Amino acid sequence: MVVDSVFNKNKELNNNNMLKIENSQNFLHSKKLVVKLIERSNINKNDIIIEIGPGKGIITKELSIKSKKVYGIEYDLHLYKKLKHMFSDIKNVEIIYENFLEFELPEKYKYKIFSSIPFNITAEILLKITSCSNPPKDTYIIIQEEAARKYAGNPYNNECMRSLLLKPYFDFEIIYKLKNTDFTPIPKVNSVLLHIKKRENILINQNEAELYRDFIAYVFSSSGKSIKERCKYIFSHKQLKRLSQDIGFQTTDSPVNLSFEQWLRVFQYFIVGVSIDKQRLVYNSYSRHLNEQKKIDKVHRNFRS
Ligand SMILES: C[S@@+](CC[C@H](N)C(=O)[O-])C[C@H]1O[C@@H](n2cnc3c(N)ncnc32)[C@H](O)[C@@H]1O
Repeated sequence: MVVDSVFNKNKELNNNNMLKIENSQNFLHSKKLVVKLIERSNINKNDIIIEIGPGKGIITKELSIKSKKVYGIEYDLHLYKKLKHMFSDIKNVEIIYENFLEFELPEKYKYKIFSSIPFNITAEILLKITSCSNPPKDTYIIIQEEAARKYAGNPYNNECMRSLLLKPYFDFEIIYKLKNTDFTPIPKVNSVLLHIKKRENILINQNEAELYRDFIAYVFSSSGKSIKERCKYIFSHKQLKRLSQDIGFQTTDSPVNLSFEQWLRVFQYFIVGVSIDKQRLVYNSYSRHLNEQKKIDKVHRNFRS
């Protein structure tokens, strides 16, 4: 059986990850709240849902009533066995024992995600969901409020490189603020339900997507506090002054002070108003940023071990 071979393959990994998984288990305990949260979503009887970490099945059960099919991906062996038993008679629920980070997301059909995710792998989950070839139409995830604000950027927080890189493709909205007592055990951090909606019309032309990524990465990883300092090699003083007047910012602002819409307009000018030689300065900035990030992560890992 496919599930059994996956089961054996992951057994060893599961032991290694057991500690981390245990740390990431805060369970919802009110059916009423789960019903309310699903009602805030656009999930309906035509939808195929993937739930990351069904845990004790409280969300899974309600999703099975509200949707066509639910795939629950659970990586805790003990919980997986209980869930298998619990949903054995419910035809539209399939419980899969796998690390969600290794799970193959559907490529051919539309689906949605609804989940109270393990907080310790928030960044990895969001990277997977937003960078796969067929992202979910709608993602509803309960995550730490601080992380949700960072991803959603303006109007919840200042924009950051991450929010600006995602916003041409996704729209973010915090739709519910949970109470810490909604979970057992009670977490120390606040949680919210974040809706990540895949945009029907992407706001960047496909042939400009790479340049946009490099442009944003260049601005955010250049040295200096202000836009004026960070952009001095790609825009002339006159260009930047004009842009700031037209788009409504100060050249002394930090890059995080501009909204996504403002950065999009700056980028549109960068494409048409800046010479190719200057545009070349931003090339590969995103991959350089990722390499830097890897080095930092490695240092942190070595430091912790
Ligand atoms: C925050 S709990 C949520 C449980 C349940 N959905 C609820 O709301 O009560 C996170 C769940 O994700 C599971 N989990 C942790 N890491 C996972 C991974 N890499 N892949 C799939 N499930 C994982 C945990 O075992 C746990 O059941």
